[in-house]
Amino acid sequence: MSEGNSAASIRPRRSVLYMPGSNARALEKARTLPADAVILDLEDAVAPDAKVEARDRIVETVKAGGFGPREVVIRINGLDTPWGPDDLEAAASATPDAILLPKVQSVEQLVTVGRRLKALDVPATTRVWAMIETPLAILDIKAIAAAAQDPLTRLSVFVLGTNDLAKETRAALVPGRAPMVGWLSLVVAAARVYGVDVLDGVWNQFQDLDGFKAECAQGVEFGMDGKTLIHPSQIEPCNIAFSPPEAEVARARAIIAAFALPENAGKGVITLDGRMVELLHAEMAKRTVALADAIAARS
Ligand SMILES: CC(C)(COP(=O)(O)OP(=O)(O)OC[C@H]1O[C@@H](n2cnc3c(N)ncnc32)[C@H](O)[C@@H]1OP(=O)(O)O)[C@@H](O)C(=O)NCCC(=O)NCCSC(=O)C[C@H](O)C(=O)O
Ligand SMILES: [Mg+2]
Repeated sequence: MSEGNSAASIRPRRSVLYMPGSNARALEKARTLPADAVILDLEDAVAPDAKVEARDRIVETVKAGGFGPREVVIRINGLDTPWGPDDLEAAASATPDAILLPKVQSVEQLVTVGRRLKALDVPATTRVWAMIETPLAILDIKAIAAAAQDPLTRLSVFVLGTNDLAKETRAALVPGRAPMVGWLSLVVAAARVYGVDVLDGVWNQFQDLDGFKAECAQGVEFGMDGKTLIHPSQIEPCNIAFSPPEAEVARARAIIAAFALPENAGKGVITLDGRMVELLHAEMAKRTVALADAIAARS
């Protein structure tokens, strides 16, 4: 298992903001915005002519540090593009928290990157995140998720690329995402088996905050860990949506306390406020409390 899921090592990844590597003004904000993580992008947000300059700017930005508790991730171009191999080398030299690989659809791609990072002697603290955004990735998601068991791959997070999924499948991107529901929940299921975190795709209509909030709520219902974002105005509502509500945290603390009572020692099921509570609920409660504590520790 990778570190993605356990209550002991929980890391909030509620809000994860893309910033185009070609936009110096946006990159400047990476150290101050209240996002849990930032993705400095070399792929889709950067025009071909601007890729090399953006790469240099991103490496310089990451090496300069000063991001506080934010995770810093570099999204490179695919290794099958003219920029990918140099992007990987440059990103590795900056030792970000993670390198995000676009259009991952085979275990082989992850192993190739893992070998390269090993050859470059990149510390194990630099993880690999994988974009899941092609039909083939959806069909092979179990095998791809299982690659997290091989430490060579460093795989720890899936990022859904719903724009590319829409492009590749011709499914419509509509409010409620009915055409994609099966794919999204399949990715969550595979990720959970192998301890990989899952981040939802972006909401393109960034001026429609009500629509955005509805999609955040849907991501929470799917069991996702957070959502990828394209605009700073999306950060606060996203943080709220993916933080456990106060009442849920209070209930979780009550469940943990109830199981700790001497009269409940050794019991697998108890009654709390008229409701059945089993040990599995206590486990869920521990995760909720750990996430709430980790969020509180950030602020
Ligand atoms: C969508 C945008 C092009 C809108 O830009 P703009 O019109 O300039 O926005 P604003 O005028 O409202 O900006 C206000 C201030 O906020 C800063 N800003 C804007 N966006 C960001 C950002 N992402 N990170 C940091 N700061 C940002 C502006 O600089 C303004 O600052 P100031 O000058 O001080 O007022 C733009 O938001 C944007 O480019 N967003 C990111 C787009 C992106 O990265 N796309 C690629 C990732 S999504 C993807 O690839 C999905 C996936 O692969 C899939 O397949 O689905
Ligand atoms: Mg994409």
